[in-house]
Amino acid sequence: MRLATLFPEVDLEGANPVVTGLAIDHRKVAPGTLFGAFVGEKFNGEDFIPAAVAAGAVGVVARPEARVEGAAHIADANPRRAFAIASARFFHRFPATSVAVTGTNGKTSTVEMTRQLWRMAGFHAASIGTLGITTSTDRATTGLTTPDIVTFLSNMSGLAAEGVTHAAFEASSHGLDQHRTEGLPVKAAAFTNLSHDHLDYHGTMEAYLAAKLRLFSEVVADNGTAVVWSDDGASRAVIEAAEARGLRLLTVGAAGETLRLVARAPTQLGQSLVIAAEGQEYRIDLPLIGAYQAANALVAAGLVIATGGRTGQTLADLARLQPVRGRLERAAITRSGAPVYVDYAHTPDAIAAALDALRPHASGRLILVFGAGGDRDQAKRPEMGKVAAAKADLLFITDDNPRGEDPALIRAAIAEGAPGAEVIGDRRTAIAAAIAAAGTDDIVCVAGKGHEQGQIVGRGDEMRVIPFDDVSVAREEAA
Ligand SMILES: CC(=O)N[C@H]1[C@@H](OP(=O)(O)OP(=O)(O)OC[C@H]2O[C@@H](n3ccc(=O)[nH]c3=O)[C@H](O)[C@@H]2O)O[C@H](CO)[C@@H](O)[C@@H]1O[C@H](C)C(=O)N[C@@H](C)C(=O)N[C@H](CCC(=O)O)C(=O)O
Ligand SMILES: Nc1ncnc2c1ncn2[C@@H]1O[C@H](COP(=O)(O)OP(=O)(O)OP(=O)(O)O)[C@@H](O)[C@H]1O
Ligand SMILES: N[C@H](CCC[C@H](N)C(=O)O)C(=O)O
Ligand SMILES: [Mg+2]
Repeated sequence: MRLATLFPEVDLEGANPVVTGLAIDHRKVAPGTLFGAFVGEKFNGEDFIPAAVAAGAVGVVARPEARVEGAAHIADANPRRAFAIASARFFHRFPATSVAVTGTNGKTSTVEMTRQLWRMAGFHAASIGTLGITTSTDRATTGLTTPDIVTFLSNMSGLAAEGVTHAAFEASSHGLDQHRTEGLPVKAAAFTNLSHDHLDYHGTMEAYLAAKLRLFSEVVADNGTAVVWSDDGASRAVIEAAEARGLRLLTVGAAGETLRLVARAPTQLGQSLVIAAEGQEYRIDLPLIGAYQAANALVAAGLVIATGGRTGQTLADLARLQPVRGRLERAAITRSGAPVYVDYAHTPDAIAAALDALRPHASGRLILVFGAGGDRDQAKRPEMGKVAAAKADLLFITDDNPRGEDPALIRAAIAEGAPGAEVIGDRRTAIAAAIAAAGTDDIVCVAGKGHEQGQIVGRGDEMRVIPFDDVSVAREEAA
């Protein structure tokens, strides 16, 4: 493809080389590559422009003040956005129906449920997010929730080539802030909730919300739809952004108008829901426990309806949802008969949601094993301790991806909010202790890692991933 095809509105001053590939990392540049040079958190990509050109870059998308010699300089004050648009032109073929989900918690669950519901409706569907790229036959991991723009769009284009017509993806706040998931037409965008996380990156809750609102004010297509969980403190701001943009609006939740959650009652293995929609009441047996899973299921149903699904059929299909990997996954039963659940709660709000989900199922105590990630938001740690202490009966604080930080300091920060907790650094030992403590009527919840397959220790060149899977460890220790 010619450079001018990627930038039809830019005067390239006669230069119109063939572009054979795209890269945002100079180490991935080959002859014919278009290089995106961005100012990042750790590096200034502009410093690598000479190396990229030496490796064969034919064009560089960078700020006007960057110096580019030996290749065309596509100057833009917002080079990440310009590069995203050009990348979408390069890959150009995408699933006809793509939707995005943002929110502090529930993105992975919602995209996965959306994929399942589309599949039940007979479509060739996929999801992209923390669990990787999932289709009905395959799963591949990408490392980040929202991969970089080149990986993201090339994967989307690859899915389209395989015949995928419907794709749901997670738009993390980092990804939105860095324009990592855009360019392709997004028919509908969903919001799940906003609570404390990632303040290390965004600084304030306002800036964090602003990053999420970009999905509605800029990323979703002009005639697109917003699907908004109605019962969150930030729902109003999202609805206002959607209205300001002139999007079609579907609201779901107890205060929702499109799918109104009228009643919810736990059953032994799930919950029964009453939903009011289009003037009718629907009763659904959702085979998943917890208010939070009902919320995600309704947002997913909203996305399916937003993209043409029939309301009655979509709601009926909720009864056939399969559990999402690592989200309140029942991993084992201890010798004394207590169930052990693995959940991905790694924010204060998620810990509350997971414990609230399990409480009605425990006639005895709720026992929680949890930690907090290193090189991530530090302010959330005591808050996680506090909510855990308020909602669980017995706490074990342990390690969860210490990365480049001293794990003892992370544990101590959590313990500030939970002075009564037992602190056991080694995660296996902590899980074993929780299991040993559990009586017949108790429930053990191992939170924070969900589907993850390793403990991330160290940073930079020292970084190692030590294999660790909460589900298998829980099974081994319960046996
Ligand atoms: C804070 C953050 O989001 N960082 C991500 C981001 O970094 P950045 O743009 O600030 O990049 P940088 O490392 O400063 O480098 C600047 C530029 O120079 C380039 N570069 C850099 C070094 C080099 O030798 N050559 C080179 O060309 C880089 O490719 C980049 O374009 O872009 C990089 C390239 O795509 C990512 O690897 C990196 O993810 C880091 C590893 C990370 O840990 N990100 C986490 C926080 C993250 O994004 N998490 C969210 C999940 C949130 C959630 O769901 O709750 C996610 O979407 O996964
Ligand atoms: N709607 C929700 N409301 C509150 N908590 C939730 C909700 N959905 C999920 N959670 C909690 O958050 C955890 C993570 O859920 P999920 O993986 O779906 O979220 P995510 O937004 O994709 O997270 P990440 O930002 O890490 O990608 C769950 O295990 C649960 O504890
Ligand atoms: N997407 C989240 C995942 C956190 C998972 C938890 N196990 C941790 O390492 O903190 C993040 O990158 O902040
Ligand atoms: Mg996720």
